[in-house]
Amino acid sequence: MARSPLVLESGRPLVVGSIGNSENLERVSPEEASEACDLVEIRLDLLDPNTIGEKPWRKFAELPLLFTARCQTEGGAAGLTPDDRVKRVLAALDDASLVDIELASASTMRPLLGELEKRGIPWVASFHDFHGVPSISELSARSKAARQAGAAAFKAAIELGWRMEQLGPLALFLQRSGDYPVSLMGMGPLAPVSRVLFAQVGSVLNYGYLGNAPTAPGQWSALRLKEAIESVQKAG
Ligand SMILES: O=C1C[C@@](O)(C(=O)O)C[C@@H](O)[C@@H]1O
Repeated sequence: MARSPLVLESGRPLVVGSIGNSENLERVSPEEASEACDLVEIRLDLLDPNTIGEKPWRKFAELPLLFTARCQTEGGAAGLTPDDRVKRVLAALDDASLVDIELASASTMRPLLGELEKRGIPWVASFHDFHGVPSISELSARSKAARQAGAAAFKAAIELGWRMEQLGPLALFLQRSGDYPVSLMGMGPLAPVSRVLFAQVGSVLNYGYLGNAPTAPGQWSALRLKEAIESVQKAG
């Protein structure tokens, strides 16, 4: 399968349709995915391992594919060793336009990063906080570390709870991130509103789900998120 090219550009919001189980991977049609999103995320950690060898994502050949084998401490499936996660990603690399690796796993995953570099596949360095909101200086430091590690973008998903006062500073952080692509999203009750706001001020990868299973608390369906982002863009 030829890989679809993917351009990550600061201020150009793309909608990611995330698939978080084998049933949805089977059920979602390529047409449905193309209508709902700009690229598809396959959560390799959440798939039935017996289906991975069949590469069932190949039906989405028209769209760029992002592969993620998330570690448990950042919201991934339980019981996968780093080796298991690397094996799952390697099984998908021929089809990958982008790979997600937690910034915190970058040193353990050095050989995988080398393989990505050899094949010219970009990666996004991710960070998830399910318990609170990191300070802006902490986020800036992580974004800088992602860039230094060679990631094409930095992505942070943060449990906002009802901390409405955090929306402004986080939006400003994004707006000031300059030419390095940054992706930011809230989780929890403020997830929907944060995702539209952050896309509006430049978040590059904006996640919603395909099928019927959100892959993060408060996530919109990809189609609704895409429509909402388009509506605010039209409103200027
Ligand atoms: O890291 C992310 C972002 C996410 O956690 C979200 O908040 O939408 C969903 C995950 O599937 C993805 O890998």
